[in-house]
Amino acid sequence: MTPQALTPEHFLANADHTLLAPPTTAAELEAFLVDAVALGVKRVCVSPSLLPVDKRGLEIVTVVGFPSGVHKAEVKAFEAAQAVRDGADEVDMVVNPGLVHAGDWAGVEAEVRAVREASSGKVLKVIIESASLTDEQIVGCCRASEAAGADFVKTSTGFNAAGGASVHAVKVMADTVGGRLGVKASGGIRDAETARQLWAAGATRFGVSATGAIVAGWGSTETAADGGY
Ligand SMILES: O=C[C@H](O)COP(=O)(O)O
Repeated sequence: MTPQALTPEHFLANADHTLLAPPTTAAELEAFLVDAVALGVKRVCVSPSLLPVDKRGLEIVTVVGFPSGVHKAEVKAFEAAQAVRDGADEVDMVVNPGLVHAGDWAGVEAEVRAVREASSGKVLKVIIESASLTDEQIVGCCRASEAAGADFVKTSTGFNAAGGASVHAVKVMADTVGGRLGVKASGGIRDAETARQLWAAGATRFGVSATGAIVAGWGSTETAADGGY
């Protein structure tokens, strides 16, 4: 099914406006939240140690096992439970790359299930770092995430040297689980044309830190390279 054309309003409605820089101060968080309300986004994604926050009508997304994913499943589950206690509405967990590269799909499913159980009733997204994976590994991650009860698969942390979201990876993810799970494109999205291409490829959510600049430049036709890195 061809997606509805992406307008600035759709983009803002489907964006997780993101601030995950490790040195973020309380003052920077406050300025970010003020900006988020002014921009008109519905959701913000911030580091778990910054929670709880004054929500001011926003939904709160946070991250677990971030950014490397090498944490034990029990640690990720604890982080997720704490995030929920701290008011998170959505949890974005990083999958263990060692399990993925070993093709241990039962292991991937088990850790996603552990976080799923710890974040019951909240939206769970699984970050797979698609830029560092083969298509077969992307498919394996998507299937394991679906089997474990995740709501979304998400391309990237935005902190991996391999890069961020690409049209190709989003297509593979959407072809595998689209229509049943959401697909969040994140990492390196810097302009409206890139967002449009990712949306056309099957993205249903964006993770972006450059939200304001993207909306301000919506009329421009310039494209940052596939993946934006
Ligand atoms: O999850 C979202 C990403 O960290 C955002 O990455 P970005 O800063 O490249 O937009």
